[in-house]
Amino acid sequence: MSPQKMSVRRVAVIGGARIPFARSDGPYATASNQQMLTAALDGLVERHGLQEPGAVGEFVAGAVLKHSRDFNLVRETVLGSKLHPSTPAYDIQQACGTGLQAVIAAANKIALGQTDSAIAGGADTASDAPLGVNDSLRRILLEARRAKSLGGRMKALAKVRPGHLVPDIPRNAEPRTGLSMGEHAAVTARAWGIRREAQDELAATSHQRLAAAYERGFFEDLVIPFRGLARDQNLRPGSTVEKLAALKPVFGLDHPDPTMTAGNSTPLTDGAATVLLASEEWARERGFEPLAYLTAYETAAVDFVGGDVAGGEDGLLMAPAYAVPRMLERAGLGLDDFDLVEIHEAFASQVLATLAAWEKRGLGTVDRARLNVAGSSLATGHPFAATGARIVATLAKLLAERDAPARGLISVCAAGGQGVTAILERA
Ligand SMILES: CC(=O)SCCNC(=O)CCNC(=O)[C@H](O)C(C)(C)COP(=O)(O)OP(=O)(O)OC[C@H]1O[C@@H](n2cnc3c(N)ncnc32)[C@H](O)[C@@H]1OP(=O)(O)O
Repeated sequence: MSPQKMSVRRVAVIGGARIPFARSDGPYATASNQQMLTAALDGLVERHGLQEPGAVGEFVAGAVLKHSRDFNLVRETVLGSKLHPSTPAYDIQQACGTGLQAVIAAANKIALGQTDSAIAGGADTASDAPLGVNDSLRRILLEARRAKSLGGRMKALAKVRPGHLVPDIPRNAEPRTGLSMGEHAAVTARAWGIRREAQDELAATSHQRLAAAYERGFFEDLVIPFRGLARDQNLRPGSTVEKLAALKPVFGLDHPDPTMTAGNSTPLTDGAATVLLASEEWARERGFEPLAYLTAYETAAVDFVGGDVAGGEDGLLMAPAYAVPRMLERAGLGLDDFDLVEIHEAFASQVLATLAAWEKRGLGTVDRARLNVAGSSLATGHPFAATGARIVATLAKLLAERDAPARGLISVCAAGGQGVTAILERA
C-alpha cells in the first residue's frame, strides 16, 4: 500500500477546553451531561470569541451513558450555550472512542470543504446514570398507554408486581460476555504476562506527570473551573509505586495472582471536553495560530468474544493493536517517527498489553519518555465520551510547545472491542 495523506484540506486543531474531571458521586453528582458539556463548550466559545452567527460550522459530540430525554443532547447543549442558536449540532457515539470519533467526523467535513470550522467533544457522568424502569414494567406501561379505555388501562396496570419495581441499572459490562471492562482487561493482562509492578509504575508516572503539568501552568488555557474544582479531582500527586503496591486487587480475583487495583485502573468519572477544529484559511482570517494538524486516523475492532474469554491476546481493549499498524502503514510512518505518544489509560495493564502487541507486530518499542508526558486517564479520570477530546487538545498543545516540526500518535481503546487512533502533526 502506498503512503497517503487523508486530508484534502489540512485540518488544524486550534484549541481545547474541558472542565476538571471529577470522581463520580463527588462534586458533579448533581450535574447532567448537558450542564457539563455546556460548561466546556462555553469555555471554548468565550476564549475564542465564537459567539456570532456562523462562527462555527457545527458542533459534534456525544455521551456514552444517556437518558432517553437526551436523544438530541448535543443540539440541546448548543441551545443552552453561548454558541449561536443557528449552529447545527448532532450526537455521535462509539463508547470510549466517542470524543476522538467526534473529532474525526468534524475533521472530515473540514477536510472536504463542507465546513470551515467545527467543535467536537463529549461528556459523561457515571453519577447521573440513566436508571431505567424494569423491562417488564416498561411493557406493562406501554400496554396501558395503548389501551383505548380506562378499563383497559386498569387491566394492564393490574399486572404490576413488586418485582417489576426493581430498576434497570446500567452496568459497566459487555452485553455479550457479562464481564466488566476490568475483568476483560484482567484476562488480557494474564495473556500478555503484564506484571503488577509495571502497572503500578505506569499509574504513578501518570499522576506525577499530570501534577507536574498543572504545576507549570500547562492546563491554564485548557481547563475551565467548574463547581468548585480547578483540577482533576482524581489527581494524587503523592501517588507513589509503594503506595500503589499496598492496594488490594479488584479485578481478576478468580486467578491466584491478580494484579489490577483501584490505583492502576481508571475510576468512574464525570466530566466533559471540547476541541476547536478549522481549516487553515479560517484560522488565518481569525488570527489563530494552529496548535497542530490532524493528518491521519483509523478505527479497528477485534473478535473479543472468541479471543478474550478464551484467554487469548485479542482482548476487549486490544483493537488499537490493529488500528495503529494499519494507520502507520497508510501514513508511511513507523513508531520511531513520533515525538509523542498518547495512549488512553483505561487500565495500566491495557496500555502495557497494547505496547507489547505493537512490539510483537514489529512496530518496535515506545520510549516511555515520550508516552503520556502530561499524564493520562489513570490520573485525570475517564468520563468515557470526553476522553478523546481531552487527549486531542492536550497532545496538540504539547506539540505546539515544541515550536518545531513534531508528530504525535493517539490510541484510544473502546468497549465492544473497538479502537480509534489518530495522528497529529506540527509542520
Ligand atoms: C475503554 C475503556 O476505557 S474501559 C474503562 C472503563 N472504566 C471502567 O471500567 C472503570 C473501572 N473502575 C472501577 O470500576 C472502579 O473505579 C474500581 C472498581 C476500580 C475501584 O472502585 P472503588 O473501590 O470504589 O475505588 P476507590 O476510589 O474507593 O479506591 C479504593 C482504594 O484505593 C485507594 N486508591 C485509589 N487510587 C489510588 C492511588 N492512585 N493512590 C493511592 N491509593 C489509591 C483509595 O484511596 C481507596 O482506599 P481506601 O479503601 O483506603 O479508601
